Amino acid sequence: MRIYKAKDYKDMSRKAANIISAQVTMKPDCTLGLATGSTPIGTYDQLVEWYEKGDIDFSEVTTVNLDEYKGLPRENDQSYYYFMHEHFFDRVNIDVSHTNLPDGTNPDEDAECARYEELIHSLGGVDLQLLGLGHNGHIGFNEPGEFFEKETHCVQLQESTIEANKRFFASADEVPKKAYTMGIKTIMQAKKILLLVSGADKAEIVKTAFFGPVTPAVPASILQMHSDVTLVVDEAAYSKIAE
Ligand SMILES: N[C@@H]1[C@@H](O)[C@H](O)[C@@H](COP(=O)(O)O)O[C@@H]1O
Repeated sequence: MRIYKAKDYKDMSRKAANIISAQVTMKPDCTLGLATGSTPIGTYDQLVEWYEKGDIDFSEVTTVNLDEYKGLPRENDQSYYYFMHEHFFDRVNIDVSHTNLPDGTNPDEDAECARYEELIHSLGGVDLQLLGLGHNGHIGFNEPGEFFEKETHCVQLQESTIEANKRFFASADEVPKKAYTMGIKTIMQAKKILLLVSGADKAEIVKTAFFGPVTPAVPASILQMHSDVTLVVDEAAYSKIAE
């Protein structure tokens, strides 16, 4: 695991955008695995800024997102579909027909998971997967458990995740209780992984996940086994490592 320490959120975002930009420059028709959450917003903003300056071209890029809430229609402003359009797709020259997310409105869980997994394989896999980190060590919506869930599946969200995400909804009751997410194997099959972590509230989980044992109780810990992971972490999130 390569670890880049960033000064703060802005610095982390710029470093991450640089890595994505290098990927797109080296392979213009690459497949990017994308993530939502507050962590990658600054990275998307930076990429948009460079796009507006003419420094990066997304016209040949394909994207697959990690996850989506089950039951939220695309036009709901908390759906990840809406998030991706708002923060990235509608601001750059990406071909929207080349952007993909699990379909949260498909009530048939087995069919939706099979469709999404198949789609990722048909694209020849993910060249660079962007990831954030949940406070309990989740990646995508792979929650802590007794084993690593392998492929795209439908999850029951944990209380702590609902709690963390309720700030985006009117109340915790409105946060969907289920989500579709790529599985650990799907994520681990990405050729490269770029993981971003920011903030003192993530310091403990950074230590546990990347400097502790590999266990499904901390899903992100599996990333220690991937051969090409870059962790970009700001000082606040790295503060427990020095202890
Ligand atoms: N499904 C998403 C994850 O993909 C994200 O990485 C995580 C952290 O979010 P944040 O970046 O807002 O801390 O939470 C959500 O539950």
